[in-house]
Amino acid sequence: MTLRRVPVALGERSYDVVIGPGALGQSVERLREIVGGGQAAIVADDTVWAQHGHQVSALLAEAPVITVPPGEGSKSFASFERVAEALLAANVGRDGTVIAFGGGVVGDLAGFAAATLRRGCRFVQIPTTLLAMVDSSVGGKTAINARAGKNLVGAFYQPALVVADTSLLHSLPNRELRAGYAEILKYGFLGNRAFADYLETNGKVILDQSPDELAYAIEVSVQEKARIVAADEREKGERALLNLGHTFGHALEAAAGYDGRLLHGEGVAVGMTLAARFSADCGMITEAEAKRVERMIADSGLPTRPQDIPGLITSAAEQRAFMQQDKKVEAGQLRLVLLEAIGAARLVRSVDETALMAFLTTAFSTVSSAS
Ligand SMILES: NC(=O)c1ccc[n+]([C@@H]2O[C@H](COP(=O)([O-])OP(=O)(O)OC[C@H]3O[C@@H](n4cnc5c(N)ncnc54)[C@H](O)[C@@H]3O)[C@@H](O)[C@H]2O)c1
Ligand SMILES: O=C(O)C(=O)C[C@@H](O)[C@H](O)[C@H](O)COP(=O)(O)O
Ligand SMILES: [Zn+2]
Repeated sequence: MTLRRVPVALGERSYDVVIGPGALGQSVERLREIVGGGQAAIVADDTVWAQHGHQVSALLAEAPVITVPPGEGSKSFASFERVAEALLAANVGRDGTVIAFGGGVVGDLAGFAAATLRRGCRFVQIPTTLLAMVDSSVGGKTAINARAGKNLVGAFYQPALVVADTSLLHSLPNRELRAGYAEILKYGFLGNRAFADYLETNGKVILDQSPDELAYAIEVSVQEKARIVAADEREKGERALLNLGHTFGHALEAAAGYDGRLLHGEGVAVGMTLAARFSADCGMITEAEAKRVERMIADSGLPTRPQDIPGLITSAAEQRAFMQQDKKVEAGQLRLVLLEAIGAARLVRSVDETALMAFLTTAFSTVSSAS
């Protein structure tokens, strides 16, 4: 299968996202060109390195490897310190290259390390999860989590190349695949109704990793993201739409404690359902469209309700407090991405606080008692 290539047009910081089976092997020249004469180092999670590390070390034999434990817990100050110290110990200079090899956790962590190491060195993303291929490796958001919430310490820092080798996905657990699919659904819901229709028909074959449909879904997702990022790199406007479901989702992740009970994509799935239902409550979207969003998410095997999250104990008030940490808050005012229709999201600047609290109170009323 020929590789697909999506450019991210950002002037002198433009780069390509190369997609398809065998993309890694076919990117060796470009990789070596980026690394040049500088010192490269690979940041990977233990699981990914154990299963696929040989494929990267075959291309970059000289590069030391820094591994971190798998899971959201590695997007922490402690991991950041360990990775940054290891990169410095490996003599990665400003002309050096940090290569993230893993899912979104490793990409966000290694990207933040690359952004800050000697105030910025080169950075390459080799995503190994579906989520990282369609979303986190593209667009330059890098971050670690803080006690107050998700991604609260980070930087915008673009990679020089993204290599999405879909053959790496064969070992990805199904639950992780579905979590990535949630972000694919997001692109349909937020701005591409025809893509949402396509996903409604082809979701099952995509999740079965049928090569053509999978590569197409990744390509369209990356095209959607690249278009928005090129227009609004630093989220002054349109980029906020990529946050559909995330204000609710991040608050759920914070309440769940980043311990693996709720994956990011699952939080986004519940968050998008809540966003659609709240949009209907506000009269922005029809009940039928909101129900279709919920059905598409549920049909993909993703959770749609806070009650679907095992052992979650939280309240409307706690959720509202976590939502206030959202980076879209402006002058203390919460802004939410809501839906006018499938394929038409809008950033709502003046959220009706009474309606929101009533909505959260209903949505979370049985959370700690439901199974
Ligand atoms: N920067 C962004 O724009 C952006 C966008 C979306 C999500 N994110 C962030 O991404 C993170 C979630 O990323 P994720 O869903 O990739 O999770 P992840 O990085 O935790 O990876 C998921 C799990 O899959 C394993 N794994 C990875 N690749 C594998 C493979 N090929 N085979 C077998 N196992 C494999 C990992 O070891 C891990 O246990 C969250 O922290 C989220 O906030 C960032
Ligand atoms: O790239 C973006 O912009 C996104 O919002 C993509 C999201 O899927 C991603 O989870 C992102 O990390 C969330 O950003 P945040 O600014 O809400 O932390
Ligand atoms: Zn996300």
